[in-house]
Amino acid sequence: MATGFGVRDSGLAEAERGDAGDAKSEAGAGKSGGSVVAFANPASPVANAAGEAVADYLKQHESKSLLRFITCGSVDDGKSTLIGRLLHDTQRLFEDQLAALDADSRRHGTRNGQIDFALLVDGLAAEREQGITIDVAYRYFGTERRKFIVADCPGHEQYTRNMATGASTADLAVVLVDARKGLLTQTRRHSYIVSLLGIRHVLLAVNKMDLVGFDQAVFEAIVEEYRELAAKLGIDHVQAVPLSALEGDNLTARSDATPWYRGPSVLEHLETVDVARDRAELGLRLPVQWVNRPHQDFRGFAGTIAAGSVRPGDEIVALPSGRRSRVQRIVTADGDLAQAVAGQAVTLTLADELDISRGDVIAGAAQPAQVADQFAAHLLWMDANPLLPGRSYWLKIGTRTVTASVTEIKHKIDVNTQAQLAARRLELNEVASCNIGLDQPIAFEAYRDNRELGSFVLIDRQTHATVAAGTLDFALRRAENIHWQPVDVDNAARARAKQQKPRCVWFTGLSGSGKSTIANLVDKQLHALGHHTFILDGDNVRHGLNKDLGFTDADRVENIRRVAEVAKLMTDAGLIVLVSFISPFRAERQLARELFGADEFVEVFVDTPLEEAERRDVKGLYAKARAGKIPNFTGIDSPYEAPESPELHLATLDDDPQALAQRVVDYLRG
Ligand SMILES: Nc1ncnc2c1ncn2[C@@H]1O[C@H](COP(=O)(O)OS(=O)(=O)O)[C@@H](OP(=O)(O)O)[C@H]1O
Ligand SMILES: Nc1ncnc2c1ncn2[C@@H]1O[C@H](COP(=O)(O)OP(=O)(O)O)[C@@H](O)[C@H]1O
Repeated sequence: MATGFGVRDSGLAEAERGDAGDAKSEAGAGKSGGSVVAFANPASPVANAAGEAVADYLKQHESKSLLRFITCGSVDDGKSTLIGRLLHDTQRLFEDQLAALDADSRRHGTRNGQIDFALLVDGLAAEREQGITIDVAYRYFGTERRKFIVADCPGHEQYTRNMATGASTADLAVVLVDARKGLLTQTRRHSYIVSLLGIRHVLLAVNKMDLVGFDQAVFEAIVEEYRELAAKLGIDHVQAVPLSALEGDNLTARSDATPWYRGPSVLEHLETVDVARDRAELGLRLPVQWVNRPHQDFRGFAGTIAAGSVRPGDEIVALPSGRRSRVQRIVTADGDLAQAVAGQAVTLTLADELDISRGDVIAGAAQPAQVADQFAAHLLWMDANPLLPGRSYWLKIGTRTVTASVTEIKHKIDVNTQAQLAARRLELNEVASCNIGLDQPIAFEAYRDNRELGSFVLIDRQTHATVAAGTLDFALRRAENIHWQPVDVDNAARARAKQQKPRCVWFTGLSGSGKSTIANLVDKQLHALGHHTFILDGDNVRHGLNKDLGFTDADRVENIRRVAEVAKLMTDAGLIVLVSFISPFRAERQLARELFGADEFVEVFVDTPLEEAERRDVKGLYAKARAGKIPNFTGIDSPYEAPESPELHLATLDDDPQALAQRVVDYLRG
């Protein structure tokens, strides 16, 4: 399970996270296509051969450490040339690709018949044109000392999301700067995202030094400015290298052109930099991927150790339940282990029968992870539809999926300047500091301490698209301090006293569709029959409880959230509540539904075509909206998402209000 910030839409990350020596899974990812490129276009027949070759290659190099890094910068900065040359100079290019490259270079006549390394990388552009989605291209190469996976992310502003995807598993970022231009807005943006994603090592490649005469002063001025930026962003380790990627100066070996420079070449630094995080110090963290129960006598909890280490006999605590036990065995396909450490996939058996399921975390009892359901977090929004606070999404963290909503956008962050800006919603590629609330507690770790247990994605519940990636900053303590107050007269007792089944009858439809008219008739009939009812009408509630809300999408989400909560209180009091709000979004109607018991919520779609509602125009609002005097009017310039499977579908063109109301009453009393 991939757990990095936003990595889940990349096929590679799924396979390659954490298991540095697992040649098979890396190669498998190379073959799987999607956004993964291992030397060759994955859609071509060459790709399979490439995948197998990568497998062979990685197998040979299994014992070496793996460095994952990301390159930030644009083609103009020389990024493509840098990567192309690294691949070439480390001689991990495939012969056929090299031959094709040679032919391409001749055909394009670039670089005086020499190989144009940028073509290696720019080949991806063609793949994009063929409709193959490549957000991030992963390439593999290796030297005698190390093997590498480089995530190459497009540099343009709209690609923030892709960069986050590539950076999620990287330990180091190569930030390219053109020596003639110095730090640009883009450099600041990339560095900010790098820091947001917890990358602590930057190789600042000051490229095109040949064009400034390998001038030491130019290099040093840029380095000084960058160090200031890095310090502000909390990037601890910066190694600056004066470079000419085109000519190869200081790329794989130190160059005579910069006698004043005593540091390593780019490749030397990549080969030797120590990026190990002190994961073992954290204590054991094993997010349970599945419970292995082949027969009565064996019950094992399988997953990849995210942090720390474990030995038989260790005391553990299952989270979020807090139940304790001891490790009995560490089972693997190759036999039992005396110890397992972060990155290893294992199955633990325990001394006691604990009720642990997928999504739980087994932690060392001495240093357990925290458990909470309210967080301060950073979010990177990755969807074309904006984030609306209050809307409920699925939040996937480690192996657990829960329901979550952003309770507050504290501020959004300008990724170019890091300025904090007020915001009520978040658009594609925007980053914000938020508060998030979950429907149940989870085990977690702050992202700066543990990327696996501190990063999550948000998933749209209707479309199932990944809409955001996030990092947990810290827990908000609210959950621990607010408890449910027990009451002696329970809901069932109240319902019995009123001799009715409490319900929430939810009328939804366009303005002027007939919600109020029908709800009113239903109310009258039920009342006459001795029922205890109450009407919550949009127009009315907006005069009081919701008078601070307008008609933007975000305000409508909050409007419905509040009225759903009020309706819930009323059914708890034993009433039949008739809610009559446009409630244009499926997501919020679903949220409302989930507050109630299975047959307590009755969705009534008051179905009137827009033309008819507009013809009726009871309040003259459609005419005003058409005249541009009411912005965000439902059906005109604000969407209405019709229910897909309401309990009742009332077509107002087919029947009169009285007959439709009767159908509702019959349903409720049936
Ligand atoms: N921009 C815009 N769009 C839609 N409706 C508007 C707007 N501005 C004012 N009104 C009036 O507000 C009533 C809808 O409020 P609701 O609270 O039901 O709307 S929503 O559920 O939050 O979408 C709605 O009442 P009904 O006609 O009873 O539906 C309108 O009278
Ligand atoms: N079959 C029908 N059902 C409901 N209302 C109807 C029907 N036919 C005509 N109408 C008229 O349509 C209008 C609906 O307005 P209203 O109930 O205020 O709608 P909403 O509350 O959805 O904005 C009323 O004037 C009502 O008399």
